[in-house]
Amino acid sequence: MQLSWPGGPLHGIAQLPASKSEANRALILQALAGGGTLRNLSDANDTQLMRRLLSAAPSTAVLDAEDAGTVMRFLTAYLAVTDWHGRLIGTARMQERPIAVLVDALRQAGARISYLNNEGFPPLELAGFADVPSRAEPTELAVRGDISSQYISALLMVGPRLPGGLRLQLTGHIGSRPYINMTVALMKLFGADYSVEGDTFLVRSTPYQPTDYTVESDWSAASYWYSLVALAPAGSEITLPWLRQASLQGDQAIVGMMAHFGVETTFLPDGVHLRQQPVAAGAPALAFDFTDCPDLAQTVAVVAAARSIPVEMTGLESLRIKETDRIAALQTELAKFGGDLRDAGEGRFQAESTGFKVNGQSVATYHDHRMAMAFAPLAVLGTLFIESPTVVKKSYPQFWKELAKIGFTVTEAD
Ligand SMILES: O=C(O)C1=C[C@@H](OP(=O)(O)O)[C@@H](O)[C@H](O)C1
Ligand SMILES: C=C(OP(=O)(O)O)C(=O)O
Repeated sequence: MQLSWPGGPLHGIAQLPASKSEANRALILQALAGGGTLRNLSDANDTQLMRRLLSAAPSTAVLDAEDAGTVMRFLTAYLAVTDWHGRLIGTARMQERPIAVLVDALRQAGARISYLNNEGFPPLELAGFADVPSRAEPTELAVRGDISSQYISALLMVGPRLPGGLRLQLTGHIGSRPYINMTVALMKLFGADYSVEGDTFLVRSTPYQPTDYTVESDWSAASYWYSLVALAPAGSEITLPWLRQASLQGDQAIVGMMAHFGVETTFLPDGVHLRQQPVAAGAPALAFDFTDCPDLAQTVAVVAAARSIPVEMTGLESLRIKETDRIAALQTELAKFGGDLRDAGEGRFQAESTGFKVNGQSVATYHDHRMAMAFAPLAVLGTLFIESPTVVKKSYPQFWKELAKIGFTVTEAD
């Protein structure tokens, strides 16, 4: 796909998808509660896939979670506690994304799960739940928090279905914590009874209640519009309708990060307004930790390189096991423009550039929606090609259409 910008400042309105993280939790909670209405589910593949698989599960022996981490992890726990028998499969990349921490914990709770190919990775065979005598004491589990928070969210959501509830102790360094907070906030809305002490959650066996919920607009998707405003000519501004300040999503952290690149955020009653402001000269060196918001790392790395504002980036460990190895993908693609994500050792990376130029390069996307959307904003600086552009359907199927609406020339040819 070819992208180009006719020149001049950006002005316009961009529609965002609804959050896939919220939607996929709400869909699991709705299924466990046995009712309630969910509004503003997006047409993104991750959301629609979760919806389809949940309704197909009772009569289907093979479910394909494709490339959706939340679907694979949340469904593993859901299908285990609902005594489902069958195979849960995924794409080639999903077969490289680890799941042992979750499977070990579920086995300990009584689930019968085995690996069909490689130990510790999908695809999985589920064979119901062992007969655990009903008891008053909660199931006690301890899981490490440094690989993926999705295992923790998956376990917490099924907690009320475990005999006696669940006492879940998180161990080690905890990544993506705002996603865990989102999980328990939504569980509470659906009637769960839980308490937290330090890093230990006690989820009681109180059943969920059918609940109506309207999914918020997606802050991770908003980050690409922040990039555009950061990179576009002075005076650029974009409105993002329905995006909310009071959000369950940790990726709202983009507001603070992008302020350093001159993007000023104004919260309106029914959306957010972004405007580019000059960055003060001689500002201190930037350092951001992405432990809590890993999905923003690609957005920020590309903007930092393109603006030649070096940023030290930490908390990137989980990037290697997402839709692709995002560190390697960023390094390869940024190099095409004169940018880099330099490994500075001890978990520190430096996003930087020398003579960054956009002049007709073609960006490979590695089956990763965020590679496509993080690089697309570079088109305000020059003509750009994005390979396999349909990859955005995972979280933001309308992304290219929204870019065209705001004035980009978007030529469909791959
Ligand atoms: O729970 C969620 O909805 C998510 C958690 C994060 O994953 P990790 O917990 O694996 O970092 C994030 O990267 C992913 O896009 C969505
Ligand atoms: C990591 C992501 O998704 P998931 O883990 O749900 O596949 C993402 O959307 O950036």
